[in-house]
Amino acid sequence: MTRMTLTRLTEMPAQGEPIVMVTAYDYPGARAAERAGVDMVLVGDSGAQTVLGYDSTVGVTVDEMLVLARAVRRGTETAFMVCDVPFGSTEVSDEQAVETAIRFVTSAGADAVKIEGGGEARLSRLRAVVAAGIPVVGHIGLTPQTAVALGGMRAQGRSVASAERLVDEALAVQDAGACCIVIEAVPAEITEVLRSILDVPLIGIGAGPADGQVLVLHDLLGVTEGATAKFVKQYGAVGDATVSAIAEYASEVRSAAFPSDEHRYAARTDALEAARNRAGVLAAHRDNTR
Ligand SMILES: Nc1nc(=O)c2c([nH]1)NC[C@@H]1CN(c3ccc(C(=O)N[C@@H](CCC(=O)O)C(=O)O)cc3)CN21
Ligand SMILES: CC(C)C(=O)C(=O)O
Ligand SMILES: [Mg+2]
Repeated sequence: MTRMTLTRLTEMPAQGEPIVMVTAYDYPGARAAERAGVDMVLVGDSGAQTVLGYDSTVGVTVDEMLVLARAVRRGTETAFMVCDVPFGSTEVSDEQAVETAIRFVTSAGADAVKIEGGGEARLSRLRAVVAAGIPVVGHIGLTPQTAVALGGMRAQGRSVASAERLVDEALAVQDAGACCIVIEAVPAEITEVLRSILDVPLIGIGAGPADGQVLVLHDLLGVTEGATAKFVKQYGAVGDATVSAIAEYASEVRSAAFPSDEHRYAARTDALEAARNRAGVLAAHRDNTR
C-alpha cells in the first residue's frame, strides 16, 4: 500500500470519491483508522478534550500535541496525516506560525497542518506556512479555538453577514494556498454554495454533504461522555463496552474467578521443590532468631 498523496486527494472530488477523514490521538486509534482504510487522519486539538481531559481545546500545548502526533504517525502508513496547530502557537506572528508548523513536520512527521480561521492575520499565517513548503488545511465556519469570539459553540452562516463572510473566507483561505478546507457547523445549503466556487476539496463536519467528511473518533465510537454536537453520528458503543469489560474484570478479581488455570504458568517440579525447601529453611531461621 502506498501513502496517500496530496495530488490524489485533490483529484478525488472530480472522480466522485468522497474523502474520509477521522481524528486519531494515539497509536491504537491510528492503527484502527488505518485498518479501516480512511484517506486522512487528523490529530485534532479536540484531543485536548477527548484524551487529555481538558474542558476546551484552548489550553493544549504544542508539546502535548506533538506527543499525540508522534504516536499517530507510528500507527499510520497510508493515510495522509494532518495536525491541528493549537491555539497560541501561530497567533503571535508569521514567524511563530512557520516555526510551529516546522515542528509538526520535522518532529512528528505531519503531512500537513490545519490552521483555523479566515481573518487577515490567519491568512497571513497560512501564506507564510505554505511558502515554507508545508501543506496547510484551512478550517472555517465554527472554529472552536476562537469560539468565545463567535459567541460560543454555535453553527455559522445563519445570518446574512455570517453567510457572506463564509463565502469571502472560503475563497480567501483557498487563495492563501490551503490544499483543502474543513468546514464546521454550517447549513448544508451554504456548504453547497461554497463547493460550487471552490477548487480545493471541502471537508465537512456538521456542514452537510461535501467533498469529504471528518468526525471525532471518540464521538463516532461512542466513547465521549455526555452530550455531543448535533452533527455527531454514533457508530459504536465502545465507551459502554469498555466499562463493561473493566467491570467484569473487577468482578472476577473480587470473586477469585480470575485468574483461572488457563492464565497460570506451570511450575517445574524441581524449582517448586527448591522454593519450598528454601522457604522452610528461612522460616526456621526466622523462628530461631525471634
Ligand atoms: N468530542 C469532540 N467532538 C467535536 O466535534 C469537537 C470537540 N470534541 N472539541 C473541539 C470541537 C468543539 N466542537 C463542538 C462542540 C460543541 C458543539 C455543540 O454543542 N453545538 C451545539 C449548538 C449548536 C448551535 O447552537 O448552533 C449543537 O447542538 O450542535 C459543536 C461543536 C467540535 N469539536
Ligand atoms: C473537529 C475537527 C475538524 C477538529 O478540528 C478537531 O478534531 O480538533
Ligand atoms: Mg481542531
